[in-house]
Amino acid sequence: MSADIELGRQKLAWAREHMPVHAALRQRWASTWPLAGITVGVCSHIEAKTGVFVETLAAAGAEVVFTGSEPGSSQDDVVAALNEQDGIVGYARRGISDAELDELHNRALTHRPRFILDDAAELTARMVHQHPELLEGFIGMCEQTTTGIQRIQAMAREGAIRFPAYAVNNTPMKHEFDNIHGTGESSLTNLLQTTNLLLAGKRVVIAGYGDCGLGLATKARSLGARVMVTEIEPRQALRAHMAGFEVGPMAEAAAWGEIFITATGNREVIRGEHFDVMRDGALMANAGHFNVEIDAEALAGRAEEVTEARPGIAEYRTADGRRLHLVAEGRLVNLATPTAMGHPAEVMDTTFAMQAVAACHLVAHAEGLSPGVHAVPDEVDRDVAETRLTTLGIGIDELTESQRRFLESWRIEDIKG
Ligand SMILES: NC(=O)c1ccc[n+]([C@@H]2O[C@H](COP(=O)([O-])OP(=O)(O)OC[C@H]3O[C@@H](n4cnc5c(N)ncnc54)[C@H](O)[C@@H]3O)[C@@H](O)[C@H]2O)c1
Repeated sequence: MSADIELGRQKLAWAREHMPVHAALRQRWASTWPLAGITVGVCSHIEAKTGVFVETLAAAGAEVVFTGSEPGSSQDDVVAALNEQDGIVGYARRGISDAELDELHNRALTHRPRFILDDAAELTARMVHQHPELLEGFIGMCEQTTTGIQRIQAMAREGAIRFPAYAVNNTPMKHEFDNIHGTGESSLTNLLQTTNLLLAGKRVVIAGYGDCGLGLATKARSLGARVMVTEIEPRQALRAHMAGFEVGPMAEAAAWGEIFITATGNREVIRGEHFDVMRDGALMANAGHFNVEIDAEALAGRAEEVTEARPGIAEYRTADGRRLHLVAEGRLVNLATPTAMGHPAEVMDTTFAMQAVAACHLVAHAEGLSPGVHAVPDEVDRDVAETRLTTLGIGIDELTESQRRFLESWRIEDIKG
């Protein structure tokens, strides 16, 4: 069945209406075209908010080629509605195999992007590893995820990258809103929608207390769940403890929990030994980037029968008669469940704005930047924060001259005088 372009257009229109920072950027760039003449590759979950981001890059003068970052998270109607627009071409489909996704990435790279806006460094890693001929004339990249920055840093350690990269994920305007609020709210929303179950009173285990885990744990508690956190990092574990959560190893949490959500960016966080002690009916979902946090192979190895309990939920029946449930094959719960819609539009408005403004900044300053991973300059972060406040109609105070001098002083007479 062909994709419903009209539905794709409708989804884009709704997202556009709720992404005012992008509207402001399109207005700002209407006459300046900071990406004019540059082919920009976008790798992300191709749904309506990403569509508005892609449109905004095109409005900044770029020729945009997009592709999906994950086999289950793109929406065919939005892809079709984007592909009918000037200056935009893309390759993404929902529900494809990993091999088909590889093929779509390769097709996107045939357009020879000179700049990449990436998710988990998928397109950049493929280009560097499999198509090094494309590095000639390549300007740089921006990365929006924790996992992707780890990958780019690993590449840099091996001397594999010869271009500058901006770690957009690490900016306050990205991770303090997207990872905490976006992942926190949308993962729980999609989990509850997929299961049609109640969170209040449930025992919920959150694996990993980074930004995503903090958002998940805090929001699950606010809905009445009893939350236990697992960690491998002592300071993060202490933070979770001081925030009032139970903290313990997964071996303990596995027997305690009813719902498990992983958000570690690591692999096999819930594995064979943990499945063995889980209670009947336990439900597992993943909010981390890759579908390796819950060891689905080991789970399948313990199952006498695997059935679909509900759309998006697989039920594994173990030899001792327990039913263990895995949501969306362990892929991103906020993007890969049957009705998933990803982060709320307001969150992606600032996340993608950070990507877009950082891209323009990097393009303008590429010659002065050495190869490797760079922090996004603070002025870029402030710019997006100020634009967002303006769209919200919120004003803030400005430093007076005397306050500015006070903050910049260090001599006792200057401070007290
Ligand atoms: N679902 C989404 O939409 C979304 C959004 C943003 C980020 N992410 C992904 O979520 C993952 C986490 O992102 P983050 O920003 O919270 O990262 P983070 O680095 O801030 O936090 C990860 C935490 O997991 C802990 N950890 C690592 N291995 C562990 C293990 N075996 N057991 C328990 N804890 C472990 C780390 O110590 C760390 O505190 C990444 O893969 C990231 O790309 C997903």
